[in-house]
Amino acid sequence: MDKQLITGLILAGGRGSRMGNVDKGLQPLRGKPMAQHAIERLLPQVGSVMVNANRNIERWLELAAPVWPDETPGFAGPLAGLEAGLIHCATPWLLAVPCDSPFLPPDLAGRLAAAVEEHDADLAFAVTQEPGMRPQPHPVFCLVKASRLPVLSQYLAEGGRRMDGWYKDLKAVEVPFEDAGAFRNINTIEELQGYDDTLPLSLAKVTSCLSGYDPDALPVRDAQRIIREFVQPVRAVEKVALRAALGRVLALDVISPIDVPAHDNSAMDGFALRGSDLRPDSPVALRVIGTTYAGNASDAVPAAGECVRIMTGGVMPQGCDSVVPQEFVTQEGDTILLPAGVIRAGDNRRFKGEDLKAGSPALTAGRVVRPPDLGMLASLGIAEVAVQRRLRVAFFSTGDELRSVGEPLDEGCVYDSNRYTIYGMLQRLGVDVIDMGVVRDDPSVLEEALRSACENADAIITSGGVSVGAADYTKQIMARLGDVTFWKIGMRPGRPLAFGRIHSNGRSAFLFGLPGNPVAVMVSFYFFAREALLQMMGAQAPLPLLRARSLGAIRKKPGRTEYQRGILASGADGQPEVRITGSQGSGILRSMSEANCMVVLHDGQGNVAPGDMVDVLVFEGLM
Ligand SMILES: Nc1nc2c(c(=O)[nH]1)N[C@H]1C(S)=C(S)[C@@H](COP(=O)(O)OP(=O)(O)OC[C@H]3O[C@@H](n4cnc5c(N)ncnc54)[C@H](O)[C@@H]3O)O[C@H]1N2
Ligand code: MOO
Ligand SMILES: [Mg+2]
Repeated sequence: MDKQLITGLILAGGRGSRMGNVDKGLQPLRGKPMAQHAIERLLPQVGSVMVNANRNIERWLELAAPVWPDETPGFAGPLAGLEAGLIHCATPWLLAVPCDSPFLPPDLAGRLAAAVEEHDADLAFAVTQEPGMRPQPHPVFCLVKASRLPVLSQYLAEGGRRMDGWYKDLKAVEVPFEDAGAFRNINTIEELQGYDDTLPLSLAKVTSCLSGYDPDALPVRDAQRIIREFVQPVRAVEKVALRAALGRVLALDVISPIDVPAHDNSAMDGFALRGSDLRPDSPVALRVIGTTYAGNASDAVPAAGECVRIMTGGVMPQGCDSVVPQEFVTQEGDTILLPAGVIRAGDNRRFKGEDLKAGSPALTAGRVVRPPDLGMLASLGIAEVAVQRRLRVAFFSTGDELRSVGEPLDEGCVYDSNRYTIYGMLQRLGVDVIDMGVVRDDPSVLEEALRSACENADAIITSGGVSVGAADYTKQIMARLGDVTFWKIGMRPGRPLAFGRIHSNGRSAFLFGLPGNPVAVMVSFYFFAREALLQMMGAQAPLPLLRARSLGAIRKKPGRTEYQRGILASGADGQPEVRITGSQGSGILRSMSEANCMVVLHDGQGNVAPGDMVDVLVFEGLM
């Protein structure tokens, strides 16, 4: 049969309920929508390919055209899709395949067509048989005579829905295929990810490399390591004007186009001279033959016994290698007198290219641009800089007890403070924030919020609901939407943490479900989310810890990391000294406000005695 007689049909009209009600065929697999794989396998086998879809028509049109929704209403299953295809089929034959079969056989059309011709049939479909198993029919992979549409419409109108139920009065043939794997279909996000070898690792893979991994007693450094290995940078670059680059992450190395400075020049206001004229133990008299200002090279070329008056930054005259500051000499008429020993040959000269040589990297990719970098880029004459696009981070608080600022505080409720601390911490990182407000403890509202966050942001930060409370639906919903794990970390505060990546409608986002307690949320942000967000931004900015002497005793249990809020100051001997702010409860936000640092007491560490040295994370510059 000539393939031009066959129209291919991708059946993509389902609800995707086992994938969380997403448009299944649009979910990414190996870097493209899953259905694209089926389309690419089908296209060489048929004259053209069309799609049956009931949602996201615009996105489907990017993959194939035309796109036809069901005619029979109410998501009536693949048969309704087949009907829509037959209604619009302009060729005598239609070959249907499901959108979630990325491995379909390359000779599917050929073999089904040969069978209908051989048996003069109305329809042919594939069957496979694995050793020791019963034959497995695949009626969704079927070649149908387009003129048999009325039979199908009749069956649907009578309420029939079985894929293999409508053709009992037609001539149908089964066509055996050897490779059962080619008919695999993908039903869940986990299956999808399992097939995706281009995907960054799954959490299970990452954690399997960790010896003694226990999600219920995870050391801080292991959690940090898992996050580091799992998170991927967002690769998108934009060019911005120099000033707008402040705080942004450089996407490319900046190579100096010029030598800085561009000429040998003077570091002093004084007189440029030839070092060979200097005498170690007697004064020297030199005749001044000209003047050089900065930015204004003189063409005076001093001979032996001569010099040139020069300003700071002035280009060194030819033959001169030293500058004597003007305050060291006495001048009479056009002659200066230089006492013995005030300078040595080579003094006070700046070399061409001593700051930067042309062709050498001035700044490297991944650097967060700071004020001196702006200046340096300007010194190279660079007006535009390639930076990573801003990271988009969506955040919301969960909990029915939360009221937003401006609302009355009902009995038993608290004001939502986490959204404000999270907002502040995100702003300081220079990301674009999407504040999604307070989300109620209601599964469908939570799911909707997570999906919307996922579709609009690179990362999501939530607070609350990650411990074990009865109304904490957050964990179930998060787990359903992707690859998310729930940890109890060996730390205080900030013990519970959800981490992973969720998916919705072909988009994905990294998720940090931070604990609800107001201090815990900040500690988990700084020690887990911050580095990951920077990594996503393509930046390197590890947290520097300082050593300080503890003024008082601190009680500490070995076996977990503790973060105590502290006040760092200079001791009587000028050395840094830290004392703990009062109460350290993880609900006491005041302890964070009062503090200017956090004392980090590591896993193995026990009680701290007065005078012991401890690690400290300084807030200044961080917050
Ligand atoms: N039986 C157990 N109970 C708790 C455990 C545990 O392991 N077993 N862990 C405790 C720890 S540690 C923390 S931290 C909290 C974390 O709880 P959730 O993440 O589930 O958070 P919630 O229950 O929603 O809230 C806890 C607490 O924080 C207040 N909160 C929440 N969100 C906000 C906000 N946006 N602004 C201000 N305050 C907020 C909330 O009202 C609660 O008081 O669980 C412990 N329990
Ligand atoms: O995370 Mo919780 O008590 O450690 O605040
Ligand atoms: Mg809770």
